[in-house]
Amino acid sequence: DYYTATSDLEVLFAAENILVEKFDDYLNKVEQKQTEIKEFLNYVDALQAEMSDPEAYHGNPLNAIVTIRRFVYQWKHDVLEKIFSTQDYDDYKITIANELQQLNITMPTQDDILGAGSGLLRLQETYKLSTSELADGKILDRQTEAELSASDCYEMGRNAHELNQHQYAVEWLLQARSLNQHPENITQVSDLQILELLAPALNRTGNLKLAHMLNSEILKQQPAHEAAIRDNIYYLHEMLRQRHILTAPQEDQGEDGKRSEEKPSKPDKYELYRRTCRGELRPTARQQRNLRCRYTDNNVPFRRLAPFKMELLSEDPFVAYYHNAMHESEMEQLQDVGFGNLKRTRVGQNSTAATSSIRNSKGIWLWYEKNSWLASIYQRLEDITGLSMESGEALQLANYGIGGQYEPHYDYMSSPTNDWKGNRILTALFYINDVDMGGGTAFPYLPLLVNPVKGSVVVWYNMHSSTEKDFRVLHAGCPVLKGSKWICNEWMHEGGQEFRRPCGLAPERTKSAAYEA
Ligand SMILES: O=C(O)CCC(=O)C(=O)O
Ligand SMILES: [Fe+2]
Repeated sequence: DYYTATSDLEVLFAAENILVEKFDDYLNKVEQKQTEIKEFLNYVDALQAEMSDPEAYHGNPLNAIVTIRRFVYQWKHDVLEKIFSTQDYDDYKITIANELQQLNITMPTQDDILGAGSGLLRLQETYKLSTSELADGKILDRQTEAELSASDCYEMGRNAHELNQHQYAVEWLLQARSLNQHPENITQVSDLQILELLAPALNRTGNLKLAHMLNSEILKQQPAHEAAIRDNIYYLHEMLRQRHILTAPQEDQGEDGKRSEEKPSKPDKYELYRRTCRGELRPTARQQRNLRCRYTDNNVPFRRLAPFKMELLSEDPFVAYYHNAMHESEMEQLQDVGFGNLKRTRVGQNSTAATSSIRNSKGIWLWYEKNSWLASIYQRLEDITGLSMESGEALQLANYGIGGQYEPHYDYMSSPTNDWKGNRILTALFYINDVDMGGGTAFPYLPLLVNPVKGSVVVWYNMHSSTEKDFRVLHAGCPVLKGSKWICNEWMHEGGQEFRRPCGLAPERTKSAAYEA
């Protein structure tokens, strides 16, 4: 698919170049044919104009053969067959298909539109983006070159409608309608098409009257419109019913009928996640008091000369950046490996892993054994974390596309495999590029938003030193708002860390118990 990673969209430009080249060719050929046909028609015109006495003309046996020949050869072969034959068209279709296949390019589908559309809706929801500003190319406070047409907005409205996001559907369809008012815009969507979706969407958002009004507009334009006739009956019926309810005497609710006052519900983890992504939730000043940057060698002799620049983000649980943790050449190589090789990432464990909207990105596993050039990264991870990489997983490279995100989750496995490696004790997440807007790593319970910094790695423990799960480190990848996000993550396991991260004596579970789902 084309919506989970930005890297794949770039091949579509190659596909488009092929199409432009081939159709240029095709149109030249068609033009050539048209000129030839025009010339022939002029010749016939002139011939007939010269012919003052047709009977005398055909009385001449020489002329008879000329006329008949004209039909058999020129009309039949040069005009009719030429213009009605689809041979050229078929040839082009075949060569285009072949060339795209050679480049391994498949055409985007309706599913891709829906995927990209739902990504955009997620961005709207997460970052509270206004529909009309988006249509104008404005993303938060940044004006971009992009601009959506009436038909793009219509498409967004249709997507939102299909995804049952009726409020957004209404907004996008109204936007399409207002863009349609400008006749200078080339639009491929009619007012009728917009109304056909707008009326039901309004009804679904509770605007029955407005839905009925717009439905009447459809009927004005097309009195025999079947769906509109049916809906009209429904709307009238529904309005009558509601009026009846309003005027009917209210039943005495008595003592028992007293509605218990609705308690404001505790914000759920998704709401906290969105607020953290927007930067509305931050650590308190008290939480930040002891946070500082420092250079550290982590007791690695070589690092005394080239210490890590550590930036502590949270003391307990431990979350920290290590800046300049990857070389430019390594990041370039990682992206080179990634281009074209990424597969939709899966969530879950081995056999039950599946693609899911929980994580819409594309990724690839890079095994250290098979990629000797990763040896220095392997070593650096040990130096930074002080842990053994012996039980670590392969390095995972991932790229998020439009609206790409990873919903709130824990990295540890609910039931770790029963071998010596144990559970995912620590996560190291490298940022391979700077993200234009959005795409931070959010910890909704801390609350902390870690912004991607190219070349930095953010490290956190998923488990207490008593090896109990730390429920405070729920985290997520915020949707990418603009640009693309490349990351690389390493999950290190418990196995082999006995002497490196000694187990705590007292259970630390109490610290995080309140956050258990
Ligand atoms: O993309 C991110 O910022 C988070 C990634 C993540 O949580 C993971 O890979 O486990
Ligand atoms: Fe994670």
